[in-house]
Amino acid sequence: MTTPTTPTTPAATTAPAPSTPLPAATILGYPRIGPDRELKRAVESYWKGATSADELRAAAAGLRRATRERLRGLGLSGPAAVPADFAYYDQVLQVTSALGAVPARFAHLRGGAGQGHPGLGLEGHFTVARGQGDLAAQEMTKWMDSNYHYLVPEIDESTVFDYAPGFGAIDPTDGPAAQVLEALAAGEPDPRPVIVGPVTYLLASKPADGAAPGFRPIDRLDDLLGAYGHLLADLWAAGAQWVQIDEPALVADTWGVPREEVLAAVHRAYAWIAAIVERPRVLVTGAYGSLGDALPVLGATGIEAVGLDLVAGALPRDEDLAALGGKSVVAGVVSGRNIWRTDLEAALTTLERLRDALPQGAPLTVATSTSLQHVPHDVEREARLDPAIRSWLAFADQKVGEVLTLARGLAEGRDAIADELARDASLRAQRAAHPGVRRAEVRDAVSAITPADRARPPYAERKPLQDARLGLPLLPTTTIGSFPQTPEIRAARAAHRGGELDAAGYGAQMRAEIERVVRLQEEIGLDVLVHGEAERNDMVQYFAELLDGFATTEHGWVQSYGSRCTRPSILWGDVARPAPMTVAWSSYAQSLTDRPLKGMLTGPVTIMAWSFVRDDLPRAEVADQLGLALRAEVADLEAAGIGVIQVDEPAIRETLPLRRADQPAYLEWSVGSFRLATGGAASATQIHTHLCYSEFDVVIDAVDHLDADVTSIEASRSRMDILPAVAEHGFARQLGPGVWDIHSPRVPSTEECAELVGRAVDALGAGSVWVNPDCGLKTRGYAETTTSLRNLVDAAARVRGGLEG
Ligand code: MET
Ligand SMILES: [Zn+2]
Repeated sequence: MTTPTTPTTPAATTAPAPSTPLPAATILGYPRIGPDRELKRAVESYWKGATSADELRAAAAGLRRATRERLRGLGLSGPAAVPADFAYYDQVLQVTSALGAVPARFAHLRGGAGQGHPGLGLEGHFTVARGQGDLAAQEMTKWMDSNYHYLVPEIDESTVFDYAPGFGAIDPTDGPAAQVLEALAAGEPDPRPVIVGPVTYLLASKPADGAAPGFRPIDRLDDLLGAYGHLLADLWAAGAQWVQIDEPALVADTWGVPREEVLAAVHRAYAWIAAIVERPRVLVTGAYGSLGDALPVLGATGIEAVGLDLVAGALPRDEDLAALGGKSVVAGVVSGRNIWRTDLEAALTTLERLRDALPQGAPLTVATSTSLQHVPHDVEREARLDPAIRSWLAFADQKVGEVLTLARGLAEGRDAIADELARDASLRAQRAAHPGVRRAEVRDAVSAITPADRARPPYAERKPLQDARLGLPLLPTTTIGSFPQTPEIRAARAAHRGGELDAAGYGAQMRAEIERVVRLQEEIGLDVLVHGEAERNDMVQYFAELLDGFATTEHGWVQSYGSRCTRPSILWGDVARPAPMTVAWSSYAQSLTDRPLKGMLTGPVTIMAWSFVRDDLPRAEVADQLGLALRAEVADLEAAGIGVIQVDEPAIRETLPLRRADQPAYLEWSVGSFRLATGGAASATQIHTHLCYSEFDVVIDAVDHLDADVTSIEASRSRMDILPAVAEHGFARQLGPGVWDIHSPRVPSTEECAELVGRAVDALGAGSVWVNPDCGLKTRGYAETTTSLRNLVDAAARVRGGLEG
């Protein structure tokens, strides 16, 4: 382990010269992707080689200009009101790239931006994000409990943290300091750069492959601070009066570093940063929850402002607020996570309570709880949305308006915003009274749920019945559900949606596709077949479109990772299933084959995690409504003769609360809703579930409690590392650890698959193991799919032969 060295930037004890205060209203960040996904198009066209780096830079500069103008136009004014938070790909990669902090396999990319510059340059930046040949991309993982994925830094004892002042780091034109210069040159009086903070950066990192056992990224804090010091000095030199340093990691206690050490790191980092002479004033934000005991630690340092998430987090204790002294407080009362109008009355009350608890005259800024990167741009564009529903919503631009309204109300009193308060109250009342929001039959059905509805007979009773019915071999083979989505399928769906292809024509085309997929699986020799999910645009939206209580948008895109965007559905009302959703496709597929055909559903927790969920009903209750709708679908599938049904829950882990204390209650209702969906299935019906990650040890108990007969998980990249832990836990039912990494176009050989199957058999016993890919195949092509599945089936046969012979 390295001994931390003392940070190298000259530090002094004087705070920066007095400068401008924070404005009365701001936002912590704005969507970067563009109202029409302009950034996605520009970046992807550059990747394809269709446009040059200069064209990409020009497109990015255009987006930044449009954002600044939009935010000013909406009324954000005063110094430091407009954030400069652009990133081509990801805000964490932004830091990695600026500091050249790449793992050894990418070391050659350092200096790619020009002579003497440690940063990566544009090309290197994307290489780290996307990989190149045998050089694997940095791993992605969910940012806090959101649906946004960041690129996980890989840190070891020798990771370089370097920052050359005078450059914008990624590239002379795009780094944080360059964004400041650009904004100033464009007439923006006081741009506020936004960067991920050093403590969060390290907590969100993982040890690089070559790190010594026991090495922890947080142990490199002092070295990292040195580089941040240079970065802050550069921002100052560029003319930034304020910098926003995001430290969301402080709201979670699940990082595997003891909390005392996290707090010590916070103190060390911000006492040190505060002591830098030439730096902008520092706003440290703690979004996605409460800062809790980190707040007094920040309060005791010389930083100038703290940002509180008062939507996901609670108001801090009075004594912690009093102890902030004269620091500015940025109060996040408008949610950056959901798309509902803010309850202005409630938010104003929170703001007033906060003001009362702060020292007299302490500056208070009204803000969003997080960056608005999690919400779409502008609800006004949703012309096809039911106007009633639209009136309840606020996307990013509307949220800017809410922040401004609240700031005015706080400064001038309630009367000054009486009209807005009245309008909000009236919309709120209309929403509550809307017939779809509260449906008596749905509420009654949820109240009538009994514990017995969530329980199937014991597995020991179910297993022989399923074995007898299905007659599967040892090590049965299957897939996770989707087959490649070909251009023809997408074109048919688009034509159907656009009205050029009628329902009959569309149905015929989908059935032809299903038949092709079934025949292919038979020919390859898989044991449990699927229909291939050709008709599904998306595993959540498909159900959202067929269930009551959901709305979908036309332009509601949000960045998921890099250039990838999703368009979450809006779950606004009580959920009901007007008609079967999957039965026709599944039973058609089953009619084509004698082999068992697996019906495919998406589970309640995943539907919620990948939608914008109503804020007027506890999530547990929403989950049960979904559970009941899916339960009816399960019953209809069974009635249609489907004997194997998979209910996917890949998101059960990503919405796990950030604080340990909140996790048991979440797991209770999330698992409960899955069991409600599946609890009515006959003993002879085999219930599968699927989770997309291998490190499911944190939720292994919960997964066990799902009580599925078969669980498939991702395991190929980790080479089945998880299995000993699974075996030790005593996971009692069948498991399908993936043997093919479907995230890459690489075809696994029979030997490779067989070795992984062998490991699984060693760990779990042959009777418990299924052989399947890591996840669905919709993003793969047919060539690699066919070969890989053949190899997978051969591997199962080989291991089976070895066991039987
Ligand atoms: C993200 S998990 C995907 C599961 C789905 N059944 C599929 O195969 O695509
Ligand atoms: Zn998956």
